[in-house]
Amino acid sequence: MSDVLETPASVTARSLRRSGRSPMPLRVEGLTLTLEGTLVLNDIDLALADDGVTAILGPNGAGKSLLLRCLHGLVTPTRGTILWHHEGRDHAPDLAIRKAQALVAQKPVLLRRSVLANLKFVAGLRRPRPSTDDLMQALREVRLEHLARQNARTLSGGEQQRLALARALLHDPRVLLLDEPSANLDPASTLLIETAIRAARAAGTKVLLITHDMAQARRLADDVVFLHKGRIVEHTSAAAFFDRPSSAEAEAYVKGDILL
Ligand SMILES: Nc1ncnc2c1ncn2[C@@H]1O[C@H](COP(=O)(O)OP(=O)(O)OP(=O)(O)O)[C@@H](O)[C@H]1O
Repeated sequence: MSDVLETPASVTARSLRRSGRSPMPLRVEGLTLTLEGTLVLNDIDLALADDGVTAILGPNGAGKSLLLRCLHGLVTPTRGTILWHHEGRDHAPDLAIRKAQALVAQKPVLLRRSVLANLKFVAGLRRPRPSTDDLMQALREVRLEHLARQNARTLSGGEQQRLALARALLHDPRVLLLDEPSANLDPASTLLIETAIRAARAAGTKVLLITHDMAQARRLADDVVFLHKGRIVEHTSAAAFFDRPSSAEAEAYVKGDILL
């Protein structure tokens, strides 16, 4: 089983955390998922600190997205336990957990309304309710303010991803789960997303980040979970993972070799 990692970034984030937000560390034991007779997640044990950025890495089909969706409660495992510690007790990924978290999917689903209306919908659920000025500021941070009146479904792929991130951040989530948030983005937009991730982390938000961009993982991650064929092969600090991976699979992946 992996250990909860304590990193300098996690200490900084903790010291910066807004008061009144309860920490949300994670413990997973024996998580197994079988879909249509195929074992896609295989006996996963994992413990994560309640802050910092955890990168979830691994080749196509390794099980990264399904793991993220299980952790957020969108997919029910066949076996095993997932426990988020929240407000003094352990929770399976229930409604309380989903409300305290935000997941940005690989292909975000946006409302068939204007860009601004997509944010207003989320703002209506928040107390205190953010003002239209706050929402325009949120759009400015992902450089979408000039598209505020456009139908969100007509945005480009990269613009949709930026809007989805702005919408997720509006929830002020305790944990932000990101499934390839910059997969369609140009370099400038990738930088914007990374700046937003750093700001969220500095404010005490725990970030789980799936990415295939090794340079991005090096830039952002405090620790790395490396998955292969539905198993966690390594969970270690990002520095250790990139400098001296302990498994042949991780070494090959970092070098860019195809893993079968
Ligand atoms: N409903 C399903 N039935 C059977 N197998 C499935 C189902 N959904 C996903 N899988 C399989 O589960 C495995 C893990 O899928 P997952 O989407 O988690 O991979 P991933 O690591 O996120 O990959 P990628 O990097 O390509 O996004 C894949 O081999 C996929 O084909």
